[in-house]
Order: sequence, then C-alpha cells, then structure tokens
Amino acid sequence: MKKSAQDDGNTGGSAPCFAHELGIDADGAFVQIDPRQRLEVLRWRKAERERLIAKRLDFGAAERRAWSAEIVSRLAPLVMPAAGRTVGFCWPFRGEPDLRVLMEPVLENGGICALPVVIERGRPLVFRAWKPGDPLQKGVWNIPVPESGRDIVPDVVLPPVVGFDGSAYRLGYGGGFFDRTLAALSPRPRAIGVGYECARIRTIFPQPHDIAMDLIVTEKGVFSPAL
Ligand SMILES: Nc1nc2c(c(=O)[nH]1)N(C=O)[C@@H](CNc1ccc(C(=O)N[C@@H](CCC(=O)O)C(=O)O)cc1)CN2
Ligand SMILES: Nc1ncnc2c1ncn2[C@@H]1O[C@H](COP(=O)(O)OP(=O)(O)OP(=O)(O)O)[C@@H](O)[C@H]1O
Repeated sequence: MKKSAQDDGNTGGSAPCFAHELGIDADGAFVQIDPRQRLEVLRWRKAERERLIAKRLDFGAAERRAWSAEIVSRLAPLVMPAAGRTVGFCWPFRGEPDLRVLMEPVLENGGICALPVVIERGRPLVFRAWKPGDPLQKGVWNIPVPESGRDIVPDVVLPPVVGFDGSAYRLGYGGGFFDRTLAALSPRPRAIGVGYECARIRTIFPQPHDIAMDLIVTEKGVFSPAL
C-alpha cells in the first residue's frame, strides 16, 4: 500500500531545513546563514586580524607617523567645511592612524568632534562630543573615552580599519560595533574608513551584516568602492 504524506512526516509544507541559522543583514532584515561557512569566516577573520595588526606594528612608529600625516592631509578636504557638522573620530590605538591633528581645524571651522563609547557588547556605539582639554577616562581595551559630554549623532565617522578590500568593506576588531552603529543610525553617517596600504587585502569575505565604507583613505589615496 502507498504510504500517505502523513506517514512520511510530511505535512505538506516545505521540508524543515536545519542547514541554516538566522542572521541579520545590513538593512536589519533576517537572512539565512550557513553555520559552517559562518564559522570558517569567523576563524579566518580572527587570524587575519592578528596578522594585519602585527604587520602594521612591524613597520615602526616613524613610518606610521608619516602615513598618518598623509592620511590627515587627504581627509581634510573630505570633512571640510566642517561648520555645523559633527565628525566622529577614534582615539588612536594599536598603531592605528592618528587623526587627532584634524580635530583642531574641524573645531576652528565651527564643527564638532566626537569620540565613540562602547556602552555594551552587542549594542551600537554612542558618540560623545569632545574637544582637546575635556576629561577622558578609560573605556574598553583602555581606549580613552570622554568622561562626560552630550551624546551626538555624527554626520561623518572615520572608522579605523584593521583590513579593507577594493569594495571598501572594513575588517575591524571583531566587535561588530561600527556595523551595528551604521545600521542603527538614520540618516546613516558618511563612513570614511582610514588605514594604511598594508591593510589592503583581496576580500574580507563580506557577510550580510557588513556595511561597506563610502570611501577608504590611506597614505596613498582616496578610494571609492569598486562596483
Ligand atoms: N581607536 C578605536 N577606538 C574604537 C574602535 C576602533 O576600532 N578603534 N572601535 C571600533 O569598533 C570601538 C571598540 N571596538 C572594539 C571591538 C572589539 C572589542 C573586543 O572585545 N573584541 C574581542 C574579540 C571579538 C571577537 O573576535 O569575537 C576581544 O578582543 O576579546 C573591543 C572593542 C570603539 N572605539
Ligand atoms: N547589525 C548587526 N546586527 C547584529 N549582529 C551584528 C551586526 N553587525 C555585526 N554583527 C555581529 O558582530 C560580529 C562581529 O562582526 P565583524 O566581524 O564584522 O566585526 P568588525 O567590523 O571587525 O568589528 P568592529 O566594528 O567592532 O571593529 C559578527 O559575528 C556579526 O554577526
């Protein structure tokens, strides 16, 4: 006798699929993600972060200072005129480009500078207005953050990159903080990734949650994402 659909455990709907789990994409929509692929990407990113941070530190402080100066001079026309605009900087950490000298012209132009604060793992960053002389305290990883100051939505953010690719995707420190922040803010601030040429890689293997930078600035130039 022919088995009924019921006997097969098939209730007529589509078969349950256990090969995927749910993730979230850059627009906040749920997407299916292959867990094996996710794990492979996580492992690869962890190793790649370590390799790229070690590589930039190997170059030495004098070289990084010279590159930072180049990056600042390329960034200046992109964030100016700053009047009435808020620029989200990061306090330099582990050999990242030092953009602090750009704060003075931004402030002189009537702009506002802000620094990110990690409120909680898994949550967007909060930006706090800051100017030289205002008190700082230690945040996560001992990165200095403003002790007080009003929370503010930046018009432009300058996320440092651990790695980046030709599509302007950014590899950071693995907290997902900038992706969450950019996904949460409306209107989305302009995001200009900053880093050295030695951070350029073929691809970061972008995942649904990754948000590409609008531009990448290195000591060698200003790069738009390749189509
Ligand atoms: N200078 C600077 N400040 C910044 C950032 C940055 O990239 N540069 N951030 C940019 O977002 C935020 C801090 N980012 C952080 C990212 C990850 C972890 C962290 O705890 N990472 C885990 C590893 C995560 C994983 O691989 O799963 C760890 O080290 O244990 C901490 C802070 C805000 N301030
Ligand atoms: N918008 C989001 N919603 C939910 N989870 C997210 C979001 N963005 C990122 N994540 C999660 O955060 C984790 C880390 O992301 P990713 O590897 O892209 O970090 P990163 O960009 O290197 O870190 P950071 O910006 O903190 O320097 C991922 O596992 C991802 O699932």
